[in-house]
Amino acid sequence: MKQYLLRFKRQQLVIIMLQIALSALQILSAMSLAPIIDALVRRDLAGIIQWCGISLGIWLLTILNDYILTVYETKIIRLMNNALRADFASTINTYSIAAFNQTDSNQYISWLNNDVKTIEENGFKSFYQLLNSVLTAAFAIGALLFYHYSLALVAIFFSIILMYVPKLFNKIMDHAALQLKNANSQFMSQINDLIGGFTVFKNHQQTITFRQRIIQASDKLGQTNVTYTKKIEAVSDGIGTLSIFSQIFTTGWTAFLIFNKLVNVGVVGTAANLSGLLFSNLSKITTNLFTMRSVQTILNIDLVKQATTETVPHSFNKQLKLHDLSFSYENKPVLKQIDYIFNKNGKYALIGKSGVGKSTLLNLISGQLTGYQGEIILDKQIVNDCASEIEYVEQKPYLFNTTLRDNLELGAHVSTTTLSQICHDLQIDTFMTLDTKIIGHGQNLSGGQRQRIALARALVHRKPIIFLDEVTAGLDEQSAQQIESRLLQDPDLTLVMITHHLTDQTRKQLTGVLDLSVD
Ligand SMILES: Nc1ncnc2c1ncn2[C@@H]1O[C@H](COP(=O)(O)OP(=O)(O)OP(=O)(O)O)[C@@H](O)[C@H]1O
Repeated sequence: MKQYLLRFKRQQLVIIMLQIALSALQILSAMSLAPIIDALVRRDLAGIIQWCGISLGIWLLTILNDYILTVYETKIIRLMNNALRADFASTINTYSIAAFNQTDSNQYISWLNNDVKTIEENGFKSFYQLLNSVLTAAFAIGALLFYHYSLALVAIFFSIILMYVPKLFNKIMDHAALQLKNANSQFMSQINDLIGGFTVFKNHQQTITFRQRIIQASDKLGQTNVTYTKKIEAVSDGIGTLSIFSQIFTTGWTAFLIFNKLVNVGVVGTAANLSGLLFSNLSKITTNLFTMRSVQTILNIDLVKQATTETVPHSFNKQLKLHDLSFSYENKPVLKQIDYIFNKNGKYALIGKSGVGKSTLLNLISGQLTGYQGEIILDKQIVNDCASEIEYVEQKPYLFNTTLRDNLELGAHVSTTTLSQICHDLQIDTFMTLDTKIIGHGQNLSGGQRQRIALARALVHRKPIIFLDEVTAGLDEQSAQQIESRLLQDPDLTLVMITHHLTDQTRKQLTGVLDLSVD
């Protein structure tokens, strides 16, 4: 967490200055009580009015300072949250597609949502509260010293006890925090699964199960929350009790000093206030230290850079060669000793009966699956995969809920003319414009339409090799033929397309056909 605070050093300095001012004002407010009581004892009405005015002025300044500080802290927390999310995104960016797919997507959502919220609440906000508590406690001791050294000594004695006792519970609290984090992430995963399958429940008249499962998931999370709260409250209430005892003792000690005429009568109220401020802030310090520890646990687990195989760009000038390539899912062999060469700018069909492993082969080459035997060779260089050279247009491509233009550009700037031409070639302009917004990730579009949008995306970004998984399957014969011809006539494109319906016209234009059904 420290690294995020330090990234905004100048801003933290401003916060510290505002915190110092706030703590000093809080202590001055407490101290302004003593002269009022002393004036009362002297029956000095003017003195009472004067000190009441000063006290009110200090309070108004305290409130103003608190307002400025809270708003400024929130602004800096926003910057730190951005940095944190950017780091999570960078961690995800280092993953290869296969490594990314190995983890449930809820885990990533949980990083960017739950974890960032927890770090904000238990980390950044706790740190600022801690800062305020430390400063207020230090000023309170200073003020007690101002009245009598023995008051400061009593305060320091109890402070040490109050700071030490909670350390005995560190392990229990760490464990509780981790359990809560896991429960949150499990809850997200369950809810996502249920929401994703809502239509299944609805279609089978099982909406009651949908509701029950949501309640079950909610209750499970609630139970962990109760356990967590029980632990944290037991510790903080224990500390609270100790703090009240310390406060009462300090007040008693002040009464003893007044009795012996060592301090003025007015100090009794102020000392009670100051010790109240001191001990309540000490308990806050320990609670905040606890919560901040849990943040480090999250950061250690999630932001530790995991060893992944990054997508490495290779050169592709001549050929993509598969040598003796075999692959099994668990113990189920799918591909056996495939040998094949795809030449640059060649056009290929990948055929074979359903389930023979066509998608699996393309997933291996494009780096979405790992763990094969044999070799993938790009221009004589053995590579793990060709992820950076390939655009794989899958059967169920992912579309973002934004405009068609944004889905095609993905943040890059491409001229409207180029985009319009590609949309025209792929007949996308027959059902939407560049500014049409896609909703429900394309649920209102047919499978074929979604695939054509993904194909357009591939053409916009011009990767040297395009893999197509039956992109034209959902189209009428004429449109399918037109789109295939457009791709087959592109001289700078290496094309591999899975197809179940290889027409004679298409076959004539191909460089080769890889039939996986043939042993
Ligand atoms: N993730 C997976 N885990 C286990 N087995 C899988 C997995 N994905 C696919 N399979 C199995 O591997 C075999 C090959 O599947 P694949 O999708 O590659 O076939 P395909 O030739 O593309 O089929 P289709 O033409 O029907 O799309 C099938 O028997 C399938 O059941």
